[in-house]
Amino acid sequence: MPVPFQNEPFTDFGAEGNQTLFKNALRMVESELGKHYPLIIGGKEIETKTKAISINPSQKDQVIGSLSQAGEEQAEQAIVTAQAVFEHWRYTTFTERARYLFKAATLLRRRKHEFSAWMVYEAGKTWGEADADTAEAIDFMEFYAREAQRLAQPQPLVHIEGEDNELYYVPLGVGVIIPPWNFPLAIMAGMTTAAIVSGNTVVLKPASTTSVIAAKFIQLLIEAGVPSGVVNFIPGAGSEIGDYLVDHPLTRFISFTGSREVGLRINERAAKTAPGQRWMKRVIAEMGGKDAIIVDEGSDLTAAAEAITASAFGFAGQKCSACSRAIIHESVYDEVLSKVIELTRKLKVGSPLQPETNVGPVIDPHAFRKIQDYIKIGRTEGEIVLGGKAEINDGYFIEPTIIAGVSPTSRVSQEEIFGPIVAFTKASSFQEALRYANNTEFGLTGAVFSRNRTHLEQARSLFFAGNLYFNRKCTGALVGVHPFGGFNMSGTDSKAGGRDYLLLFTQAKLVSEKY
Ligand SMILES: NC(=O)c1ccc[n+]([C@@H]2O[C@H](COP(=O)([O-])OP(=O)(O)OC[C@H]3O[C@@H](n4cnc5c(N)ncnc54)[C@H](O)[C@@H]3O)[C@@H](O)[C@H]2O)c1
Ligand SMILES: N[C@@H](CCC=O)C(=O)O
Repeated sequence: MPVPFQNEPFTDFGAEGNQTLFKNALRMVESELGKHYPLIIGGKEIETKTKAISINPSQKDQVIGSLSQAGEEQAEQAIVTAQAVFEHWRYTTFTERARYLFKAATLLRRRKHEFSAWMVYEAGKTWGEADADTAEAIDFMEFYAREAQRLAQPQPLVHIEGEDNELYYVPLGVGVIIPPWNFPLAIMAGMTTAAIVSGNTVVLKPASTTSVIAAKFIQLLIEAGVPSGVVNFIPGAGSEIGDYLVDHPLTRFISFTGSREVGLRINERAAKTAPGQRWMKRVIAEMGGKDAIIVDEGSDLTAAAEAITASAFGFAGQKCSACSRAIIHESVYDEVLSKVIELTRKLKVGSPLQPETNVGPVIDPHAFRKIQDYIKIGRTEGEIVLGGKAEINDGYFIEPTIIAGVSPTSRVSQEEIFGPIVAFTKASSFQEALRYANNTEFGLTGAVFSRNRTHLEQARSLFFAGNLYFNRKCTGALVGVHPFGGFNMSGTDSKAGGRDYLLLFTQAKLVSEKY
């Protein structure tokens, strides 16, 4: 029996030894840059004519790797293969499948810095952000393996005389896994391994900008002994093969994490029944956020300012959980704003190869332009009191930007920007602050800084967010501790890293025998 689940500790990079180990990992990864990665379908490496390269967002002339790209032909092959392999994988036990995850988690722990180093290069993560991403990937596998063991146990049922009743969880079928680039290891690995430990087989289409990390993870699963065809790896553009995978009659479920726009498209298409399709497709869709931190009068303003700064600018604001709105009681607005400006000024923007960097690049030119456009909009909707400069030099760097005096209905308060920008809004009362916080179509994370018990209780029931935090930042959910997912246009609230998650990849079967 495994020991009870515990979160993987984060690396203390203040310790000399850890700095050296991480620098060695960065050097090792640098020596591996530029390699080529094939598709993997049914355990076979497959090359296609179309190749795409993945680049380093902080040094855009540096190629991380090239990948063969799947078209519809390979998407078809992957789904048919996954369906064939499902016919025996579905009858393996939860306990057996859990062992693959325990093994993979152990292998990943041994190569922790190497995987984090790949994220520094390919996703532009700082050392700390990359380390947390790898730790979360380990956590997901350790946690879901234990959850699988729990689901393997007899489920409690009411006993009636003369009958033997049992309820089992059985898998669904072929799943299409579509992860985002911003947690390129943790979310991708969590979505994939939750599906397979539940007895499904999958087709994994990684996010294009971070496909090399996904390819490395697939190699790790192979090393862990996951049988051929259980995970089929098909890098490719979502716009090219996404619809094909979603629409396919053999697709039983789609597990998606990404933007609202793509999530809604998938949900709509999955609702249509294709000829020959024998089930209603299940869609698990985790989408965007427009997350707010409320600061009440009388709260710890220094802690609030630290939390706003960390939540807004960690990983350059490229988190669905990022604080993009700071809603501050008018009596403490000026003080909180000046504290956040002061803290943000100290943030070092630059290459994440350097350990002292706090804010790295944004992911690609598309994101760069989009964020730049929002800075322009922000200039008309409020006052840019810090930052605002966006420059493409070696990479796609944008200064942490604070826009003050923003109306809660303005575009920068309503639309997900997904970059290092936070909008400050003044509220005349705590109730007004709560109304502003709830006034978007999203409902992912949120935080409240208050010492007022009545206000905290009000927020507990009225603040409409899947992950609500009091007197702490609104990013950094831990597996098992803070199951993660949001309301409304933030998605289906799947609660990744929670006890309900694996149920989404199973269906319950009741067998009743009369004696
Ligand atoms: N709620 C959460 O848990 C969570 C976690 C991380 C990121 N996100 C959200 O993800 C977004 C950022 O990630 P992104 O830029 O990768 O999102 P995205 O929607 O652009 O892409 C997500 C994935 O969908 C694929 N895709 C694109 N078009 C497709 C189509 N037509 N059919 C099928 N797949 C398609 C992409 O290739 C990628 O793999 C943000 O909105 C962020 O808030 C949410
Ligand atoms: N789970 C992460 C966010 C994932 C989305 O980007 C957090 O809690 O900060």
